[in-house]
Amino acid sequence: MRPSISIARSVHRVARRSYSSASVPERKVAVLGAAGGIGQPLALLMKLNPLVSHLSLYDIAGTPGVAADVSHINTRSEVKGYAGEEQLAQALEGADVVIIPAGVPRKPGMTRDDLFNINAGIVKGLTTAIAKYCPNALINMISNPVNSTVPIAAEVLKKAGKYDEKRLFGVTTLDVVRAKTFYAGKANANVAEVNVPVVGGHAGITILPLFSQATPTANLPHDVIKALTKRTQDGGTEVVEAKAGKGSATLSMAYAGAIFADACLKGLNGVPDVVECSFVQSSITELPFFASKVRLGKNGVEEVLGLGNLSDFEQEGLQSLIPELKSSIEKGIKFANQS
Ligand SMILES: NC(=O)c1ccc[n+]([C@@H]2O[C@H](COP(=O)([O-])OP(=O)(O)OC[C@H]3O[C@@H](n4cnc5c(N)ncnc54)[C@H](O)[C@@H]3O)[C@@H](O)[C@H]2O)c1
Ligand SMILES: O=C(O)C[C@H](O)C(=O)O
Repeated sequence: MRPSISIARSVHRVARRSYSSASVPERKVAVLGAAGGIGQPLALLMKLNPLVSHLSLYDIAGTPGVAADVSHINTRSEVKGYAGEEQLAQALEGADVVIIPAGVPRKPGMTRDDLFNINAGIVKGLTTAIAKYCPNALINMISNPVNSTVPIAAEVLKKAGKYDEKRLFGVTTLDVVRAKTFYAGKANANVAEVNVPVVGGHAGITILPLFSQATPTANLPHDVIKALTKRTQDGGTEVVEAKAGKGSATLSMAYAGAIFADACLKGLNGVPDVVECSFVQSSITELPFFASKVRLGKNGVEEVLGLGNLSDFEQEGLQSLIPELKSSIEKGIKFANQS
């Protein structure tokens, strides 16, 4: 995996270069749920990304203010805000990448699956609109439970005759961001140089960090690896509890979402060897969707990479996560087909 972009580096790039359409293609990025806890900082980070020429900010309410605010930043992209369903078509038309952080977040004591009843309907509605107005866009699904919302989106797109498995991504980058941070702390490594693949899904034990493949290598004892694994799996809950009823991760998620969208844009623009972990249609396990390293290209997923060698502990983790992930995927598929 390539090292993550830093915000500071992006800002400097913007300041240093001028972007003619000849050197950097026009790219429209739409953020759905742009007035929310994730949406606002994500809008800011996408405004700082020089690969974006048009930034479309959509929410059911509140987006004119967010768009006016972000639009004053002197970077490349033109910003437009859209509020309410009647403006969704305009928000989506011509989008190359659609990022979806629309939906309710957890409160302490809830699982991500407890969000299903509300968020499944939101994701279904938004994906139906994507199928109609920008069927070729790469979809970056952030809304939870990702293990179910991605299969819902796939079914909606299939029903509309617009499904392309290369263009649908569950964003699991925050798990990678956390695994890198926690590992660097224990391995006494420079966090900017750390890489850790995280596979499986995005909830509890379905999040499987592969510390045996972490670089730089550190030969950490098993009890440390076990604790790092648990902390990565519980990272979302750690934030939910610390926020004590005021939502879940927003700032770190916006950072992670910006990294993943940047990788998608680079892939679309033909940059070689762009690899990130993501929850995608997959045949590397018995499950139809699975998070693993994915090579991104001009059409989205270029290659779903295999799991590599797993330690016995990781192999056990893989076996344990399969039933829960399977049932979350099936729940999403069932919802999309019965409602
Ligand atoms: N994938 C991940 O790693 C990850 C990480 C953090 C949070 N999340 C999830 O992201 C989602 C959003 O979290 P948040 O903290 O930003 O929540 P939030 O409540 O602060 O913001 C959600 C926004 O979505 C908007 N919204 C609701 N219905 C909509 C619709 N039909 N169309 C457009 N916008 C709509 C709301 O108006 C609100 O502005 C939650 O489901 C949360 O669990 C995922
Ligand atoms: O934990 C949550 O509910 C939000 C998100 O999925 C996270 O991992 O932070």
